[in-house]
Amino acid sequence: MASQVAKSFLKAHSTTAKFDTARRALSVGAALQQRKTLPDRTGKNIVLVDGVRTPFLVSFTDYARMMPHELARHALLGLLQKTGISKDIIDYIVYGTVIQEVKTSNIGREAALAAGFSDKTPAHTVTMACISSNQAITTGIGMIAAGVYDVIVAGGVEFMSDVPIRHSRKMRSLLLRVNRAKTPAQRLSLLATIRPDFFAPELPAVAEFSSGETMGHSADRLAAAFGASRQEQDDYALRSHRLAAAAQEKGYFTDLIPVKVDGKDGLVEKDNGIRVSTPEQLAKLKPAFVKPHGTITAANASFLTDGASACLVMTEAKAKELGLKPKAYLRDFTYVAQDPVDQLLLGPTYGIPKILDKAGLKINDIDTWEIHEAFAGQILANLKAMDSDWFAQTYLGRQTKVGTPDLNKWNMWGGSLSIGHPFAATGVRLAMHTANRLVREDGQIGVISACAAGGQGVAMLLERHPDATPN
Ligand SMILES: CC(=O)SCCNC(=O)CCNC(=O)[C@H](O)C(C)(C)COP(=O)(O)OP(=O)(O)OC[C@H]1O[C@@H](n2cnc3c(N)ncnc32)[C@H](O)[C@@H]1OP(=O)(O)O
Repeated sequence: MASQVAKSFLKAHSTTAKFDTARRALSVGAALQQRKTLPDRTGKNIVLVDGVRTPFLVSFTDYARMMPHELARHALLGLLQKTGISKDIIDYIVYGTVIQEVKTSNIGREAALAAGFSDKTPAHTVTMACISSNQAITTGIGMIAAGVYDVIVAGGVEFMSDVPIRHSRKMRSLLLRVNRAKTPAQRLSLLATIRPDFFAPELPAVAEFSSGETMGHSADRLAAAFGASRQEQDDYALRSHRLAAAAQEKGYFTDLIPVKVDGKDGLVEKDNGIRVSTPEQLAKLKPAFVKPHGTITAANASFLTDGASACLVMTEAKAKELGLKPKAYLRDFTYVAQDPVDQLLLGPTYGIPKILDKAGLKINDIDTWEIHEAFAGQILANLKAMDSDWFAQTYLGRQTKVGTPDLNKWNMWGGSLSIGHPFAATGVRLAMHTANRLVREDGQIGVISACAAGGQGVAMLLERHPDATPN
């Protein structure tokens, strides 16, 4: 089907419109836009008070010897320190993780206990691949909307420096049977059946279970299907790194909290994956997944990352009562799901029109876009799909295309390609960059969207709060 998509798409777009042309045209429209405010759907005016994240580090660097719940603990403590609230005010903690450390399967609870929260504060862990902390936030919204709780902490952690590696199925089966054996003789005879191939470990892959395909391989097929060239992907990746480097330099990443790592001097204070290369250096890199002709490389893919995040969500009334100045209203959200084989990473194309239509908004009404960059090719495929009448009619049930967002408002502080992508922590990073950008860029409405393994995706609408500050 991928090749059918590719053929049909390329037929419908024999001359692919250059993004710059669309960008220029749309920014004129954007300048004319009227400010809109969004209705409260819950009756609670749920607000994002503030949020934090540990610096996102390339795996196997400074966090490598930690455990994931320790990193999550730093995020929880950093949130308390930043917001100045007492632990006792928090009713419930929802925390995301994707690749679970088996010893801390409910990592939200372990991180909360390690951070010194009361043992009376319940916590649970959610998993929805790369949108796990979006899911943590929206689970919290649901609890508040249902009137069960007033104050929620949501976040996520991912730790790719240490992932569970399993024995082979044969070895696991044997060891479990040895464990159940009743006599030493039974144990010995079972152990005598071990063969060399039992020792081959099962390494986890960043891959779809249903198709067996890695995310990178699937993204490469998607980029090819939408005609996203290697040059376009490298240009987009370079843009991401340049914008992130500029934002880092200007001190815009005020969601960062410093982390003290045992055995290391000083504090970890900055993301360490931002790397502005030259186009020539990027062009030299070999394909990382589809070899030898693929277009995805180490530089135009998000890299394996360690990091944790946490944010504070509550009713506006509670924030006022506590004297807090929220950053944004969490106005709405939607989840989408599609074919995990050929449309694995197209979540934004499905989620963005759905949430805009629901709110009666047009693409030009949006002041900030924070869209998860799994791969440059995936971003370009989504932009091309949104700019295609053919795709809209064939797959989205719409008469006309979604349109091209103004790229001058798109991931202006970089994205997952440059800042990093600790899977379950990214959603809160997107939310905080949205909230903080809305203030710095004097905007009103921000859209977050992300794709996720399983062919799923999320879109969220945030609105700047009148009390918001960017720090
Ligand atoms: C919904 C979702 O989010 S799906 C996405 C889920 N995430 C993923 O699937 C993760 C995808 N990424 C990966 O698996 C890995 O990062 C890979 C396979 C792409 C690359 O891994 P590695 O090969 O270990 O990367 P590594 O850091 O060694 O880089 C390889 C080379 O590229 C170079 N490189 C990497 N980034 C850059 C850059 N920005 N500029 C220039 N060169 C670069 C490195 O220096 C290295 O060069 P060398 O071989 O001469 O030393």
